[in-house]
Amino acid sequence: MTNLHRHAPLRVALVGLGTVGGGVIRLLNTNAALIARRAGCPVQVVAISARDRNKDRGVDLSPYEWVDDMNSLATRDDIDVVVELIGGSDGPALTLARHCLNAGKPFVTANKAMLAHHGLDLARLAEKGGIALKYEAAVAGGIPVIKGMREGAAANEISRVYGILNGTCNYILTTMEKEGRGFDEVLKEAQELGYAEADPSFDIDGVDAAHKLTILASLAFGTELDFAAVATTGIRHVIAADIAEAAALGFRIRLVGMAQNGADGLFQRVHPMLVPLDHPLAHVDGSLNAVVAEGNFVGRLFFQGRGAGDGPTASAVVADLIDVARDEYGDAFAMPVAALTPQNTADAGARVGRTYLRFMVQDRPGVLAEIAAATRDAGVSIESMIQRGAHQDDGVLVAIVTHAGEERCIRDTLDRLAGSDSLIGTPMVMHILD
Ligand SMILES: NC(=O)C1=CN([C@@H]2O[C@H](COP(=O)(O)OP(=O)(O)OC[C@H]3O[C@@H](n4cnc5c(N)ncnc54)[C@H](O)[C@@H]3O)[C@@H](O)[C@H]2O)C=CC1
Ligand SMILES: N[C@@H](CC=O)C(=O)O
Ligand code: NA
Repeated sequence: MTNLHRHAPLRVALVGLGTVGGGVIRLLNTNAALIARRAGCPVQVVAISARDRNKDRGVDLSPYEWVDDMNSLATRDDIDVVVELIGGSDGPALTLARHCLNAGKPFVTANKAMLAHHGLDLARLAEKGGIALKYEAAVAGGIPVIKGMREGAAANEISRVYGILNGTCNYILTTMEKEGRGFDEVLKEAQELGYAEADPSFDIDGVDAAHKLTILASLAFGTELDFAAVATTGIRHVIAADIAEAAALGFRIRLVGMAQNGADGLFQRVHPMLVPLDHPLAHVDGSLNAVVAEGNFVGRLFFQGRGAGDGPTASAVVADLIDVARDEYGDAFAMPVAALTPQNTADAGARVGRTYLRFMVQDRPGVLAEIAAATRDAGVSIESMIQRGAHQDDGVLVAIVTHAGEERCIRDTLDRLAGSDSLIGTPMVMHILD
Protein backbone atom coordinates (compact mmCIF):
# COMPACT_ATOMS: atom_id res chain seq x y z
CA MET A 1 0.00 0.00 0.00
CA THR A 2 1.25 3.49 -0.78
CA ASN A 3 2.18 5.57 2.25
CA LEU A 4 0.15 8.75 1.85
CA HIS A 5 1.99 10.49 4.67
CA ARG A 6 4.70 12.94 3.75
CA HIS A 7 6.42 12.88 7.12
CA ALA A 8 7.08 10.79 10.20
CA PRO A 9 4.50 11.33 12.99
CA LEU A 10 4.39 14.71 14.71
CA ARG A 11 5.25 13.86 18.33
CA VAL A 12 3.33 16.05 20.75
CA ALA A 13 3.88 16.72 24.45
CA LEU A 14 0.71 17.93 26.16
CA VAL A 15 1.08 19.95 29.35
CA GLY A 16 -2.16 20.60 31.24
CA LEU A 17 -4.89 17.98 31.17
CA GLY A 18 -7.99 19.88 32.20
CA THR A 19 -10.97 20.88 30.06
CA VAL A 20 -8.94 21.74 26.98
CA GLY A 21 -6.18 19.13 27.41
CA GLY A 22 -8.80 16.39 27.72
CA GLY A 23 -10.56 17.74 24.64
CA VAL A 24 -7.32 17.65 22.63
CA ILE A 25 -6.74 13.98 23.48
CA ARG A 26 -10.32 13.07 22.57
CA LEU A 27 -10.17 14.98 19.30
CA LEU A 28 -6.83 13.53 18.24
CA ASN A 29 -8.15 10.03 18.95
CA THR A 30 -11.53 10.51 17.29
CA ASN A 31 -10.30 12.18 14.10
CA ALA A 32 -6.84 10.56 13.92
CA ALA A 33 -7.08 9.26 10.35
CA LEU A 34 -8.50 12.46 8.91
CA ILE A 35 -5.98 14.61 10.75
CA ALA A 36 -3.12 12.45 9.46
CA ARG A 37 -4.30 12.95 5.88
CA ARG A 38 -4.61 16.69 6.35
CA ALA A 39 -1.37 17.11 8.30
CA GLY A 40 0.62 14.83 6.00
CA CYS A 41 1.55 12.69 9.00
CA PRO A 42 -0.05 11.22 12.11
CA VAL A 43 -0.29 13.69 14.99
CA GLN A 44 0.42 11.72 18.15
CA VAL A 45 0.53 12.69 21.78
CA VAL A 46 3.52 10.89 23.22
CA ALA A 47 4.10 12.63 26.56
CA ILE A 48 1.84 14.34 29.07
CA SER A 49 2.30 16.43 32.19
CA ALA A 50 0.00 18.14 34.68
CA ARG A 51 -0.12 18.93 38.37
CA ASP A 52 -1.74 15.77 39.63
CA ARG A 53 -0.84 12.44 38.08
CA ASN A 54 -3.54 10.49 39.87
CA LYS A 55 -6.58 12.59 39.07
CA ASP A 56 -9.30 10.85 37.06
CA ARG A 57 -9.77 12.95 33.91
CA GLY A 58 -12.25 10.72 32.14
CA VAL A 59 -9.75 9.90 29.36
CA ASP A 60 -7.38 6.96 29.14
CA LEU A 61 -3.91 8.36 29.74
CA SER A 62 -2.14 4.99 29.86
CA PRO A 63 -0.76 5.20 26.28
CA TYR A 64 1.25 8.31 27.13
CA GLU A 65 4.49 8.81 29.00
CA TRP A 66 3.94 10.81 32.18
CA VAL A 67 6.55 13.52 32.70
CA ASP A 68 7.02 15.16 36.11
CA ASP A 69 9.39 17.89 35.01
CA MET A 70 7.51 19.65 32.22
CA ASN A 71 10.50 21.87 31.40
CA SER A 72 12.54 18.83 30.45
CA LEU A 73 10.29 18.52 27.39
CA ALA A 74 11.92 21.58 25.86
CA THR A 75 15.16 19.81 25.07
CA ARG A 76 13.94 16.32 24.24
CA ASP A 77 14.78 15.19 20.71
CA ASP A 78 11.85 12.77 20.66
CA ILE A 79 9.29 15.61 21.08
CA ASP A 80 8.48 17.79 18.06
CA VAL A 81 6.10 20.27 19.67
CA VAL A 82 4.95 21.23 23.15
CA VAL A 83 1.33 22.23 23.82
CA GLU A 84 0.74 24.36 26.92
CA LEU A 85 -2.77 24.14 28.40
CA ILE A 86 -2.10 25.12 32.00
CA GLY A 87 -3.06 28.80 32.00
CA GLY A 88 -1.84 31.80 33.99
CA SER A 89 0.08 34.80 32.68
CA ASP A 90 3.25 34.03 34.61
CA GLY A 91 4.41 31.05 36.63
CA PRO A 92 4.87 27.58 35.16
CA ALA A 93 3.26 28.33 31.78
CA LEU A 94 5.63 31.22 31.08
CA THR A 95 8.66 29.30 32.30
CA LEU A 96 7.74 26.41 30.03
CA ALA A 97 7.19 28.73 27.06
CA ARG A 98 10.57 30.36 27.55
CA HIS A 99 12.34 27.02 27.93
CA CYS A 100 10.73 25.67 24.78
CA LEU A 101 11.24 28.71 22.58
CA ASN A 102 14.82 29.19 23.79
CA ALA A 103 15.51 25.54 22.97
CA GLY A 104 13.99 25.86 19.48
CA LYS A 105 10.96 23.72 20.31
CA PRO A 106 7.75 24.69 18.47
CA PHE A 107 5.14 25.83 20.96
CA VAL A 108 1.33 25.83 20.86
CA THR A 109 -0.73 27.50 23.57
CA ALA A 110 -4.31 28.51 24.42
CA ASN A 111 -3.05 30.94 27.04
CA LYS A 112 -4.25 34.45 26.21
CA ALA A 113 -3.26 35.80 29.61
CA MET A 114 0.37 34.87 28.99
CA LEU A 115 0.32 36.23 25.44
CA ALA A 116 -1.31 39.51 26.42
CA HIS A 117 1.42 40.13 28.97
CA HIS A 118 4.44 38.46 27.40
CA GLY A 119 3.47 37.91 23.77
CA LEU A 120 6.10 40.23 22.33
CA ASP A 121 8.95 38.62 24.26
CA LEU A 122 7.77 35.14 23.33
CA ALA A 123 7.35 36.14 19.67
CA ARG A 124 10.93 37.50 19.69
CA LEU A 125 12.18 34.15 20.98
CA ALA A 126 10.20 32.24 18.35
CA GLU A 127 11.50 34.56 15.65
CA LYS A 128 15.09 34.15 16.81
CA GLY A 129 14.75 30.38 16.71
CA GLY A 130 12.79 30.36 13.44
CA ILE A 131 10.10 28.23 15.08
CA ALA A 132 6.33 28.21 15.46
CA LEU A 133 4.51 30.04 18.24
CA LYS A 134 0.85 29.26 17.60
CA TYR A 135 -2.18 30.28 19.66
CA GLU A 136 -5.45 29.95 17.71
CA ALA A 137 -7.31 28.71 20.80
CA ALA A 138 -6.32 31.78 22.81
CA VAL A 139 -8.81 34.12 21.10
CA ALA A 140 -12.47 33.22 20.62
CA GLY A 141 -11.88 29.50 21.17
CA GLY A 142 -12.82 27.46 18.12
CA ILE A 143 -13.29 30.41 15.75
CA PRO A 144 -10.32 30.57 13.37
CA VAL A 145 -9.98 34.29 13.98
CA ILE A 146 -6.21 34.34 14.44
CA LYS A 147 -5.84 32.70 11.05
CA GLY A 148 -8.54 34.97 9.67
CA MET A 149 -6.80 38.14 10.82
CA ARG A 150 -3.18 37.02 10.26
CA GLU A 151 -3.81 35.55 6.85
CA GLY A 152 -7.26 36.13 5.38
CA ALA A 153 -7.47 39.85 6.20
CA ALA A 154 -3.74 40.54 5.91
CA ALA A 155 -4.06 42.77 2.84
CA ASN A 156 -6.47 45.20 4.50
CA GLU A 157 -6.19 48.38 6.48
CA ILE A 158 -8.42 47.53 9.45
CA SER A 159 -10.35 50.43 10.94
CA ARG A 160 -12.01 48.63 13.80
CA VAL A 161 -12.10 45.19 15.34
CA TYR A 162 -14.64 44.29 17.97
CA GLY A 163 -16.75 41.48 19.26
CA ILE A 164 -17.95 39.15 21.94
CA LEU A 165 -14.79 37.58 23.29
CA ASN A 166 -15.85 35.80 26.45
CA GLY A 167 -18.12 32.77 26.37
CA THR A 168 -18.75 32.76 30.12
CA CYS A 169 -20.08 36.34 30.16
CA ASN A 170 -22.12 35.78 27.05
CA TYR A 171 -23.60 32.63 28.55
CA ILE A 172 -24.45 34.51 31.75
CA LEU A 173 -25.97 37.55 30.02
CA THR A 174 -28.01 35.59 27.52
CA THR A 175 -29.23 32.99 30.03
CA MET A 176 -30.23 35.73 32.49
CA GLU A 177 -32.09 37.43 29.65
CA LYS A 178 -33.85 34.35 28.29
CA GLU A 179 -34.53 32.40 31.46
CA GLY A 180 -34.66 35.17 34.05
CA ARG A 181 -32.21 33.27 36.26
CA GLY A 182 -29.78 34.83 38.73
CA PHE A 183 -26.15 35.75 38.01
CA ASP A 184 -24.51 33.43 40.57
CA GLU A 185 -26.52 30.38 39.53
CA VAL A 186 -25.72 30.86 35.84
CA LEU A 187 -22.02 31.51 36.52
CA LYS A 188 -21.85 28.21 38.41
CA GLU A 189 -23.38 26.47 35.42
CA ALA A 190 -20.82 28.08 33.06
CA GLN A 191 -18.05 26.78 35.32
CA GLU A 192 -19.53 23.28 35.25
CA LEU A 193 -19.65 23.42 31.46
CA GLY A 194 -15.90 24.17 31.35
CA TYR A 195 -16.27 27.69 29.99
CA ALA A 196 -14.84 29.71 32.86
CA GLU A 197 -11.25 30.50 33.73
CA ALA A 198 -9.70 28.88 36.81
CA ASP A 199 -10.44 32.20 38.53
CA PRO A 200 -13.85 33.21 37.11
CA SER A 201 -13.34 36.85 38.12
CA PHE A 202 -11.12 37.03 35.03
CA ASP A 203 -14.24 36.31 33.00
CA ILE A 204 -16.83 38.43 34.77
CA ASP A 205 -14.55 41.42 35.30
CA GLY A 206 -13.69 41.52 31.60
CA VAL A 207 -10.01 40.70 32.05
CA ASP A 208 -10.11 37.59 29.88
CA ALA A 209 -11.80 39.54 27.07
CA ALA A 210 -9.17 42.26 27.50
CA HIS A 211 -6.40 39.66 27.10
CA LYS A 212 -7.98 38.54 23.84
CA LEU A 213 -8.58 42.09 22.62
CA THR A 214 -4.91 42.90 23.24
CA ILE A 215 -3.94 40.11 20.85
CA LEU A 216 -6.57 41.00 18.25
CA ALA A 217 -5.60 44.68 18.26
CA SER A 218 -1.98 43.82 17.56
CA LEU A 219 -2.98 41.60 14.64
CA ALA A 220 -5.44 44.15 13.28
CA PHE A 221 -3.27 47.24 13.51
CA GLY A 222 0.31 45.98 13.49
CA THR A 223 0.86 47.49 16.93
CA GLU A 224 2.72 46.15 19.93
CA LEU A 225 0.54 44.30 22.40
CA ASP A 226 -0.48 46.71 25.15
CA PHE A 227 -2.74 45.09 27.73
CA ALA A 228 -2.38 48.01 30.14
CA ALA A 229 -4.02 50.31 27.59
CA VAL A 230 -7.30 48.35 27.53
CA ALA A 231 -9.94 50.09 29.66
CA THR A 232 -11.83 47.21 31.20
CA THR A 233 -15.24 46.92 32.86
CA GLY A 234 -16.96 43.59 33.40
CA ILE A 235 -20.57 42.51 33.86
CA ARG A 236 -20.67 42.32 37.67
CA HIS A 237 -22.83 45.43 37.95
CA VAL A 238 -25.30 44.61 35.20
CA ILE A 239 -28.60 43.88 36.96
CA ALA A 240 -31.69 42.09 35.67
CA ALA A 241 -33.43 45.47 35.41
CA ASP A 242 -30.76 46.70 32.95
CA ILE A 243 -31.38 43.67 30.78
CA ALA A 244 -35.13 44.32 30.91
CA GLU A 245 -34.78 48.06 30.20
CA ALA A 246 -32.39 47.39 27.35
CA ALA A 247 -34.92 44.98 25.86
CA ALA A 248 -37.72 47.53 26.25
CA LEU A 249 -35.56 50.05 24.38
CA GLY A 250 -34.74 47.60 21.55
CA PHE A 251 -31.29 46.43 22.65
CA ARG A 252 -29.50 43.44 24.10
CA ILE A 253 -26.60 43.71 26.52
CA ARG A 254 -23.34 42.08 25.48
CA LEU A 255 -19.80 42.31 26.85
CA VAL A 256 -17.97 43.82 23.89
CA GLY A 257 -14.24 44.23 23.34
CA MET A 258 -13.42 46.93 20.82
CA ALA A 259 -10.21 48.29 19.33
CA GLN A 260 -10.09 51.20 16.92
CA ASN A 261 -7.11 52.97 15.46
CA GLY A 262 -7.44 56.67 14.73
CA ALA A 263 -5.49 59.88 14.34
CA ASP A 264 -5.43 60.34 18.12
CA GLY A 265 -4.11 56.83 18.83
CA LEU A 266 -5.38 53.38 19.61
CA PHE A 267 -8.62 53.01 21.52
CA GLN A 268 -9.08 49.68 23.30
CA ARG A 269 -11.96 48.93 25.62
CA VAL A 270 -13.90 46.00 27.06
CA HIS A 271 -17.25 46.85 28.58
CA PRO A 272 -20.90 45.83 28.58
CA MET A 273 -22.66 47.58 25.71
CA LEU A 274 -26.20 47.92 24.44
CA VAL A 275 -26.35 46.26 21.05
CA PRO A 276 -29.24 47.18 18.72
CA LEU A 277 -31.39 44.20 17.78
CA ASP A 278 -30.57 44.66 14.10
CA HIS A 279 -26.84 44.18 14.74
CA PRO A 280 -25.57 40.59 14.32
CA LEU A 281 -23.86 40.68 17.74
CA ALA A 282 -27.30 40.94 19.37
CA HIS A 283 -28.00 37.40 18.15
CA VAL A 284 -24.80 35.80 19.42
CA ASP A 285 -26.02 33.70 22.33
CA GLY A 286 -24.70 31.32 24.98
CA SER A 287 -21.04 30.37 24.75
CA LEU A 288 -20.83 31.66 21.20
CA ASN A 289 -18.27 34.36 20.45
CA ALA A 290 -18.15 36.65 17.44
CA VAL A 291 -15.54 38.98 16.02
CA VAL A 292 -16.20 41.77 13.54
CA ALA A 293 -13.31 43.28 11.58
CA GLU A 294 -13.78 46.18 9.20
CA GLY A 295 -11.26 46.24 6.36
CA ASN A 296 -10.81 48.89 3.68
CA PHE A 297 -11.08 46.42 0.79
CA VAL A 298 -12.87 43.40 2.20
CA GLY A 299 -15.54 45.37 4.09
CA ARG A 300 -17.09 43.86 7.19
CA LEU A 301 -15.90 40.41 8.20
CA PHE A 302 -17.99 38.53 10.74
CA PHE A 303 -16.55 35.47 12.46
CA GLN A 304 -18.82 33.46 14.74
CA GLY A 305 -18.54 30.19 16.60
CA ARG A 306 -18.06 28.58 19.99
CA GLY A 307 -15.66 30.59 22.10
CA ALA A 308 -15.27 28.23 25.03
CA GLY A 309 -15.57 24.60 26.06
CA ASP A 310 -13.47 21.53 25.45
CA GLY A 311 -14.48 20.63 21.88
CA PRO A 312 -14.23 24.04 20.17
CA THR A 313 -11.03 24.94 21.99
CA ALA A 314 -9.43 21.59 21.19
CA SER A 315 -10.41 22.13 17.56
CA ALA A 316 -8.28 25.30 17.50
CA VAL A 317 -5.33 23.69 19.31
CA VAL A 318 -5.27 20.77 16.90
CA ALA A 319 -5.55 23.10 13.90
CA ASP A 320 -2.33 24.70 15.14
CA LEU A 321 -0.70 21.29 15.44
CA ILE A 322 -1.68 20.52 11.85
CA ASP A 323 -0.02 23.77 10.78
CA VAL A 324 3.11 22.79 12.67
CA ALA A 325 3.09 19.39 10.96
CA ARG A 326 2.70 21.09 7.58
CA ASP A 327 5.49 23.48 8.49
CA GLU A 328 3.07 26.33 7.87
CA TYR A 329 3.65 29.11 10.29
CA GLY A 330 4.93 32.64 10.16
CA ASP A 331 5.44 35.56 12.49
CA ALA A 332 3.31 35.10 15.58
CA PHE A 333 1.78 38.58 15.31
CA ALA A 334 1.61 38.71 11.52
CA MET A 335 4.86 40.61 11.04
CA PRO A 336 8.33 40.62 12.58
CA VAL A 337 8.28 41.99 16.12
CA ALA A 338 10.53 44.89 15.05
CA ALA A 339 7.88 45.96 12.51
CA LEU A 340 5.15 46.28 15.17
CA THR A 341 4.69 49.88 16.27
CA PRO A 342 3.98 51.29 19.73
CA GLN A 343 0.79 53.33 19.78
CA ASN A 344 -0.58 56.22 21.84
CA THR A 345 -3.72 55.54 23.82
CA ALA A 346 -6.65 57.49 22.39
CA ASP A 347 -8.69 59.68 24.72
CA ALA A 348 -11.97 57.88 25.49
CA GLY A 349 -13.56 61.22 26.35
CA ALA A 350 -13.44 62.27 22.71
CA ARG A 351 -15.38 59.26 21.50
CA VAL A 352 -18.81 60.04 20.16
CA GLY A 353 -21.82 57.83 20.60
CA ARG A 354 -25.09 57.19 22.34
CA THR A 355 -25.14 56.09 25.96
CA TYR A 356 -27.48 54.29 28.33
CA LEU A 357 -27.51 55.64 31.89
CA ARG A 358 -29.35 53.90 34.69
CA PHE A 359 -29.88 55.51 38.07
CA MET A 360 -31.55 54.15 41.19
CA VAL A 361 -33.01 57.18 42.94
CA GLN A 362 -35.06 58.18 45.97
CA ASP A 363 -38.80 58.29 45.29
CA ARG A 364 -39.30 62.00 45.91
CA PRO A 365 -40.13 65.19 43.98
CA GLY A 366 -37.35 66.95 42.09
CA VAL A 367 -35.14 63.94 41.43
CA LEU A 368 -35.82 63.82 37.71
CA ALA A 369 -35.27 67.57 37.48
CA GLU A 370 -31.91 67.13 39.22
CA ILE A 371 -30.80 64.51 36.69
CA ALA A 372 -32.14 66.57 33.80
CA ALA A 373 -30.26 69.64 35.06
CA ALA A 374 -27.00 67.66 35.28
CA THR A 375 -27.37 66.40 31.73
CA ARG A 376 -28.29 69.86 30.47
CA ASP A 377 -25.31 71.52 32.19
CA ALA A 378 -22.95 68.81 30.88
CA GLY A 379 -24.26 69.25 27.34
CA VAL A 380 -25.88 65.81 27.13
CA SER A 381 -29.01 65.58 25.02
CA ILE A 382 -31.61 63.01 26.08
CA GLU A 383 -33.19 60.79 23.43
CA SER A 384 -35.48 58.83 25.76
CA MET A 385 -36.10 58.38 29.44
CA ILE A 386 -37.95 55.71 31.42
CA GLN A 387 -38.92 55.92 35.06
CA ARG A 388 -40.11 52.77 36.81
CA GLY A 389 -41.91 52.80 40.13
CA ALA A 390 -40.43 51.29 43.26
CA HIS A 391 -37.85 48.71 42.19
CA GLN A 392 -37.68 46.22 45.03
CA ASP A 393 -36.20 48.08 47.99
CA ASP A 394 -33.71 49.99 45.89
CA GLY A 395 -35.83 53.05 45.13
CA VAL A 396 -36.96 54.11 41.68
CA LEU A 397 -35.20 53.21 38.46
CA VAL A 398 -34.51 55.92 35.91
CA ALA A 399 -33.07 54.82 32.57
CA ILE A 400 -31.90 57.32 29.97
CA VAL A 401 -30.69 56.91 26.41
CA THR A 402 -28.77 59.91 25.15
CA HIS A 403 -28.33 61.27 21.67
CA ALA A 404 -24.86 60.85 20.22
CA GLY A 405 -22.35 63.00 22.03
CA GLU A 406 -18.83 63.00 23.42
CA GLU A 407 -18.21 60.59 26.25
CA ARG A 408 -16.54 63.34 28.28
CA CYS A 409 -19.99 64.92 28.66
CA ILE A 410 -21.34 61.71 30.19
CA ARG A 411 -18.50 61.75 32.70
CA ASP A 412 -19.29 65.38 33.42
CA THR A 413 -22.94 64.51 34.06
CA LEU A 414 -21.94 61.84 36.56
CA ASP A 415 -19.47 64.18 38.24
CA ARG A 416 -22.23 66.74 38.66
CA LEU A 417 -24.45 64.15 40.30
CA ALA A 418 -21.73 62.65 42.48
CA GLY A 419 -22.57 63.11 46.13
CA SER A 420 -26.26 63.82 45.43
CA ASP A 421 -28.38 62.26 48.16
CA SER A 422 -31.10 61.61 45.59
CA LEU A 423 -29.02 58.79 44.08
CA ILE A 424 -28.88 55.30 45.54
CA GLY A 425 -25.71 53.42 44.67
CA THR A 426 -23.54 53.98 41.62
CA PRO A 427 -25.19 54.83 38.29
CA MET A 428 -24.73 52.32 35.48
CA VAL A 429 -23.23 53.59 32.23
CA MET A 430 -23.27 51.51 29.05
CA HIS A 431 -22.42 52.83 25.63
CA ILE A 432 -24.49 51.84 22.61
CA LEU A 433 -22.84 49.98 19.77
CA ASP A 434 -23.18 51.74 16.43
N1 LIG B 1 -11.83 26.24 28.97
C1 LIG B 1 -11.98 26.93 27.84
O1 LIG B 1 -13.07 27.00 27.25
C2 LIG B 1 -10.82 27.64 27.26
C3 LIG B 1 -9.61 27.71 27.90
N2 LIG B 1 -8.57 28.37 27.32
C4 LIG B 1 -7.27 28.41 27.97
O2 LIG B 1 -6.74 27.09 27.99
C5 LIG B 1 -5.91 26.90 29.12
C6 LIG B 1 -6.41 25.72 29.91
O3 LIG B 1 -7.75 25.95 30.30
P1 LIG B 1 -8.65 24.79 30.93
O4 LIG B 1 -8.35 23.50 30.29
O5 LIG B 1 -10.02 25.32 30.92
O6 LIG B 1 -8.11 24.77 32.42
P2 LIG B 1 -8.26 23.62 33.51
O7 LIG B 1 -8.18 24.30 34.83
O8 LIG B 1 -9.42 22.77 33.23
O9 LIG B 1 -6.94 22.75 33.30
C7 LIG B 1 -5.68 23.20 33.63
C8 LIG B 1 -4.70 22.03 33.65
O10 LIG B 1 -3.42 22.54 33.96
C9 LIG B 1 -2.88 21.82 35.04
N3 LIG B 1 -2.07 22.72 35.86
C10 LIG B 1 -2.48 23.84 36.49
N4 LIG B 1 -1.45 24.40 37.15
C11 LIG B 1 -0.38 23.61 36.92
C12 LIG B 1 0.95 23.63 37.34
N5 LIG B 1 1.39 24.60 38.15
N6 LIG B 1 1.78 22.66 36.93
C13 LIG B 1 1.32 21.67 36.13
N7 LIG B 1 0.07 21.60 35.68
C14 LIG B 1 -0.78 22.55 36.09
C15 LIG B 1 -4.06 21.30 35.83
O11 LIG B 1 -3.65 20.14 36.57
C16 LIG B 1 -5.00 20.96 34.69
O12 LIG B 1 -4.69 19.70 34.18
C17 LIG B 1 -5.96 28.24 29.86
O13 LIG B 1 -4.90 29.05 29.43
C18 LIG B 1 -7.29 28.84 29.41
O14 LIG B 1 -7.31 30.24 29.52
C19 LIG B 1 -8.67 28.96 26.08
C20 LIG B 1 -9.84 28.92 25.40
C21 LIG B 1 -11.02 28.28 25.95
N1 LIG C 1 -13.11 31.58 29.99
C1 LIG C 1 -13.07 31.82 28.60
C2 LIG C 1 -12.65 30.57 27.89
C3 LIG C 1 -12.23 30.81 26.53
O1 LIG C 1 -11.35 31.59 26.22
C4 LIG C 1 -14.43 32.24 28.11
O2 LIG C 1 -15.39 32.11 28.86
O3 LIG C 1 -14.53 32.71 26.97
NA1 NA D 1 -9.64 31.04 17.87
